[in-house]
Amino acid sequence: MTGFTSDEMMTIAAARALKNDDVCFVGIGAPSAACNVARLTHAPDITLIYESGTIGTAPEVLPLSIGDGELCETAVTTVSVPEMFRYWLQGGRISVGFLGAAQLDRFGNINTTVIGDYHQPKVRLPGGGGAPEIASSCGEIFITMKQSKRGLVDKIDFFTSFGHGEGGHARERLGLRTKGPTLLITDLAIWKPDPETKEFTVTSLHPGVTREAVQETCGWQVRFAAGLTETPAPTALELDTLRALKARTAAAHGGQEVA
Ligand SMILES: CC(=O)SCCNC(=O)CCNC(=O)[C@H](O)C(C)(C)COP(=O)(O)OP(=O)(O)OC[C@H]1O[C@@H](n2cnc3c(N)ncnc32)[C@H](O)[C@@H]1OP(=O)(O)O
Ligand SMILES: O=C(O)/C=C/CC(=O)O
Repeated sequence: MTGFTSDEMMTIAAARALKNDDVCFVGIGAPSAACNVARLTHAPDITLIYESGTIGTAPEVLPLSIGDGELCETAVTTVSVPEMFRYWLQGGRISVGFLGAAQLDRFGNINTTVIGDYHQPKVRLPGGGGAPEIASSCGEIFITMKQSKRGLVDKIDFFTSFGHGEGGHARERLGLRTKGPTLLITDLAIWKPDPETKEFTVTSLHPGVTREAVQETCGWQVRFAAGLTETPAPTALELDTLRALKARTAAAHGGQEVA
C-alpha cells in the first residue's frame, strides 16, 4: 500500500461500514477510532454510545477508556450503566455494536478473556466487560482487528462473546433474535459471513493485498467470495480526518497512543 498504512486502511474501511442513522455501541480500542472517523466524515448524525452511559457523544479526542470525561462532556446525555444495559441495549434500541477481539474464529466468536488454559493462562486479556451483552443485543455486530495467526484462529481459547457459534442457525437455536456478526474488517480485507454457513468469507481485498497474504495471517482455510472486489483506497478527506484525530488525541494525552 502506498500513501497510507494498513492500519489506516483498516480504520477507514471500518468507518465506512457505519451509516448516518446508525445508533452504534462503540467497543473500546480499535472500534473507537473507526466510529469517530465515521462521525467526522460521512455520518455526522450517527449516535455513538459508550458503555459508561454516554449517548450521542462527540469526543474531540479518542477516549482513554469508557470512563474518560471527554465522553460525558460531549454527550447529548449520560444515563446510568444499568439503564444503558437494561433499557437501551437489551431493549433493542441499538442498531450496531462495534467490537475488537484478541482471538476470533471463522464464525465470529470472540475471545477477549484469556490465552491458554483459563486457570493457568499464557496471557490474561482485558475480559468481556459489556461485550457479551453487546454481541447478543445489538441489531448486528461489526468486528475490527488486525490479522495474525494468533488472532484469527481455528478454535478460540475462551468464548467471551458469542458470534455464530458452530455456524448455521446456532443463534436462532439459542433464542437470539439479533443478526450477530455481519462484518469483519481487518488490516488486509473485508469479510462477510456466508449466508448459510455463517463462515466469514473475504469479499474485498485492500489495495495491494494478495490472497496469499490473507491466508498467511489466518489460522483457518480462507474462503474468497466469487465476486471478490478491491476496497477503495482512503480518500484525502478520510486520511486527513483520521490523522488529525490521532494527532489531537496524542497531544491531549501527552503523546500516549490510543488505539
Ligand atoms: C464495550 C467494550 O469494549 S467491552 C470491553 C471488552 N474488551 C474488548 O472488547 C477488548 C477488545 N480488544 C482486544 O481484545 C485487543 O486485542 C487487546 C485489548 C487485548 C489488545 O489490543 P492492542 O493493544 O491493540 O493489541 P496488541 O495486538 O498490540 O496486543 C497487546 C498484547 O496483548 C496480548 N495479546 C493480544 N492478542 C493476543 C493473542 N491473540 N494471543 C496472545 N496474546 C495476545 C499480547 O501480550 C500483546 O503483546 P505482544 O504483541 O507484545 O505479544
Ligand atoms: O468494562 C467494560 O465493559 C469495558 C471497559 C473498557 C474501558 O474501561 O474502557
